[in-house]
Amino acid sequence: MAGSAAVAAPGPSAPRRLNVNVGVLGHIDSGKTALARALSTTGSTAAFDRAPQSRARGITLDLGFSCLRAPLPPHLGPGPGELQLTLVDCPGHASLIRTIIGGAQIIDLMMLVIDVTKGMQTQSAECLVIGQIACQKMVVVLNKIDLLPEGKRQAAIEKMTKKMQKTLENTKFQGCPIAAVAAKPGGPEAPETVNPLGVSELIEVLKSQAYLPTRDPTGPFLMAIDHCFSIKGQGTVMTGTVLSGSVSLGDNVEIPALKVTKKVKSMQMFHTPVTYAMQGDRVGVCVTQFDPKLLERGLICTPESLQTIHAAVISLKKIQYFRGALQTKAKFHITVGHETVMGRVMFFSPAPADFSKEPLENAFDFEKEYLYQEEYLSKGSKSSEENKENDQTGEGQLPRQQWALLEFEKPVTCPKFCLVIGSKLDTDIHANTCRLAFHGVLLQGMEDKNYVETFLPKLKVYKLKHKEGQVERVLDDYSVIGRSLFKKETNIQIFVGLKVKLSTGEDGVIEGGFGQSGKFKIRIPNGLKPDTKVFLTVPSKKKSKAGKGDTAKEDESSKVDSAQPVTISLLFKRYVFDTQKKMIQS
Ligand SMILES: Nc1nc2c(ncn2[C@@H]2O[C@H](COP(=O)(O)OP(=O)(O)OP(=O)(O)O)[C@@H](O)[C@H]2O)c(=O)[nH]1
Ligand SMILES: [Mg+2]
Repeated sequence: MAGSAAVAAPGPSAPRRLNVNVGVLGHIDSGKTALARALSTTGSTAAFDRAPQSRARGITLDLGFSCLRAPLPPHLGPGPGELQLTLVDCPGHASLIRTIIGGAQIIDLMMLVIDVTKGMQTQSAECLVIGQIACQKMVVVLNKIDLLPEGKRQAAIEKMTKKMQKTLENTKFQGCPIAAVAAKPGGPEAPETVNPLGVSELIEVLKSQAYLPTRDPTGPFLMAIDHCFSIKGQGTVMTGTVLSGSVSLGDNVEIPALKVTKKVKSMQMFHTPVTYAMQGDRVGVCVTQFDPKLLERGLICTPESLQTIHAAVISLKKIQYFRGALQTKAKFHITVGHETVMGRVMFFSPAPADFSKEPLENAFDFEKEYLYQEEYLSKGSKSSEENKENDQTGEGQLPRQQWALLEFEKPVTCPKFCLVIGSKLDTDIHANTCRLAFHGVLLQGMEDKNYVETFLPKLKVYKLKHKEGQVERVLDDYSVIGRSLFKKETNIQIFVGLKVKLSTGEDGVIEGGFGQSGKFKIRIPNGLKPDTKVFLTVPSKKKSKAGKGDTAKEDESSKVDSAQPVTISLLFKRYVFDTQKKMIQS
């Protein structure tokens, strides 16, 4: 059966049938629901009356789900058959963006609905961003063309089409089809008898854009449920889209949100019993003894194939339209697969030696070391400017891959390698700004609640620490006294044995504290250079008193005495998750 790929073929004589999920996305009030309605009525009455099956209702006509059917277009395979376009009408309101992100992940083809009198609006832009992350193909629909004065209509449509083409120029949807319609001419008050404009033409565009979505029966079964209801004498039917793997009659499936497992009693596709369904199929799965009220939307899967995690390592990219900086320790709304929770982030980049390495997809190398970042490095970010200064090549290059550690406020249940989107949903929804901040792939989930102790120490992210102080005076040819490197209260003992470098070139080793004010003794194993000694040994009566008395005064006097102070620099790295806070030098 697996060979039947995208097409449900219950018997050798049955027609080929293909389902394609079409998302309807756009700004609030752009007319998405009106369009979905116009498409499904046009689709099932006027245009496709000839095919008797097209009259049959789809397995789901849930709130946001409706469908239209058409003869299978020739580019989707030989012979007669049927194409079902399942319309997934997403909400437009800004507060429902999580639902939109969830919806976008089951979509094969996205329609971006634009009010032709308004053009791109804030949520149209957000939908475009989500589409670029989650969808392969797009059609732009300019709606409400009836509101354009008839004489100038064509010119106005052309102008908006050009504008949209320009907007899409730098996106993966460059050159995508743009159709103009009026889904509900006259608006809400118009009688139901008024026919929509341009909808038949739009259906042709959708047919031409329909493609065979990725179909892979391997791996664990995962399905997004959009509707759940009971049928008397049968059981409970859950309908939805198979996101990965396959399912057969008699298989056990788990409802992870409820932690229950049920056996698949029967299945239907296109209103026809089937024994098997795979990735991309829309199917109704019937189980017994399950109260449909317990599940409205959600996931079902192969038992124990999902992980419930408290933290994760992801590989990520900043969303270019997000205006703010991405700062370590900041909180974001994080959508992991199909769930959204609050979480805190910590960004890190490759260690300098691995800076231009090929990015690793779907894997994270725990053997490698990584550099902690205060913020995600992007063009113009503060730390990337600093990088530029320290960068020997002087080019200020950005790394090819960056990662984040996410720590969730509540555990989330998700598949491996799922999509992750970070957003700032608390941003004022009236502010004209993109709330989506980053997107990425989950590489490693942490299922242990005590991951801070059990897991994080394996993550070798380090901070480079640089401390600077000054040489106060020479003790003898092989030792000097330093100051201003530590605070008075610092326990200098833990720094003993660390290597330092003087600005005059000598290498030294911290030997221990000296006096009470944070001063310390440095041994210079190869001895001070004669020049340095001359430089530092400025005859001064005050200086001989050093180590006693008022420090402030001392500082002043040494400034007066040595024209050019000799600085001491201490460089070490410290692993962020090392509980012992060891200081490491190369
Ligand atoms: N004049 C005119 N009005 C339209 C057209 N399509 C939709 N409308 C009106 O626009 C308003 C919004 O339409 P909906 O279909 O509810 O918009 P929506 O995008 O689904 O809205 P949300 O789901 O809330 O984001 C309604 O009052 C519709 O009657 C059209 O082609 N022309
Ligand atoms: Mg709507």
